Amino acid sequence: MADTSLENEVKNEEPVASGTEPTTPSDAEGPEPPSTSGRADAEPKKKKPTVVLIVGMAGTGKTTLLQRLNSHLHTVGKPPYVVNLDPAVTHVPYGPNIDIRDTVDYKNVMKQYGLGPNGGILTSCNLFATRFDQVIELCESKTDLDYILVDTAGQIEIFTWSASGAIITEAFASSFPTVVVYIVDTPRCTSPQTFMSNMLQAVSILYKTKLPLILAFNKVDVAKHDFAIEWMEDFEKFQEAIDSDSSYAASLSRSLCMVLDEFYRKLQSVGVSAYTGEGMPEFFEAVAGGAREYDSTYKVELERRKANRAAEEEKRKKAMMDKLKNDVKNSGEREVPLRKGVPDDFEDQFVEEPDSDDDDGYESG
Ligand SMILES: Nc1nc2c(ncn2[C@@H]2O[C@H](COP(=O)(O)OP(=O)(O)OP(=O)(O)O)[C@@H](O)[C@H]2O)c(=O)[nH]1
Repeated sequence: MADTSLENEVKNEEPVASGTEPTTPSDAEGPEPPSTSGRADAEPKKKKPTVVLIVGMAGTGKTTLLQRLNSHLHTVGKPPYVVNLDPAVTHVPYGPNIDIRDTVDYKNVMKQYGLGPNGGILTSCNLFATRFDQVIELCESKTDLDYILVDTAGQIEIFTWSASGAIITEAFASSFPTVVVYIVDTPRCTSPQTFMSNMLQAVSILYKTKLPLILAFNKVDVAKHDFAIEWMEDFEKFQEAIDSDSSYAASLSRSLCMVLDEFYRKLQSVGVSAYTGEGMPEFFEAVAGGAREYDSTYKVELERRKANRAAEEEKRKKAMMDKLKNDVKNSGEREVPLRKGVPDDFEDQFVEEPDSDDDDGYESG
């Protein structure tokens, strides 16, 4: 059996990188507002870190970018909590605090269940998801944390379209402000059709998770992402780029670019380089924007669902009681008034009237 007990939590002790300290959006936002409870001894409300879920197609640079984000956050004095959810990764260049590989050995899982590599990764993620309540507890026990960075499996569909991916995403999103970052390999995206495939993948993730989504165009040290921004802002420019292609796929992409106009408006996009560190302040600005969007959308819906559940529970209890009362009535029995063991006036019989000159109300001796 795969050992799914969650015991290994490591301290993410990346050395602080040298260099100038860039400001982050949370710095710009200023200090936390003072407590409004009015009680001097009231416990300050615990700050909730933002979960940054990194997803993207194989080889887009998820792991390298996470390493860069980790190093940047150490530099600005906000060391994050890091979770690796890729069971098949051979080398993790950052020190994850929680690593799926400490809990499940994906090669053993493959052998044990007679699976291929993808089946092994999927089953490992499923086994790990059964322990995810403990991961959330660990994350919640951390104080003074601004970010939880989460790296996911190389095969994007294993995370975004599996039961375990949904469980893990929802577990994070019901406990913390959560933002999905979809990594795009910019140099591989300069062809309009590859760009469109990426956008379709991203749109499906946005509508499945219902969480704020940031498009991070990685590897801008090799190719700038200006062309992508232009295509997203002006669908005619995209159509011009694909004009010379008369294939069926190109004509599909032409039609889709108009439909996706609405989707693009819901997104924030940033250009980053995991190699050079370009775009880090903009990336965290987008994350802060995503966290605000989470508060005004996902969280509101979450609270509405909780309130609905409470109202439904009340309704269920009332229906049960009504049914019971009805049964009592139908069987000819009468409802009985509640009687206490001791009558209300029982004590009063033994209370003496205080003496008129004994004004403290106590008897002496
Ligand atoms: N030039 C350049 N190369 C990068 C950048 N980020 C990542 N790479 C390279 O892209 C390749 C893939 O990077 P990874 O970080 O392993 O990508 P990944 O998405 O985690 O890969 P899987 O988990 O296997 O899907 C590696 O060769 C990296 O060195 C970048 O910003 N610029």
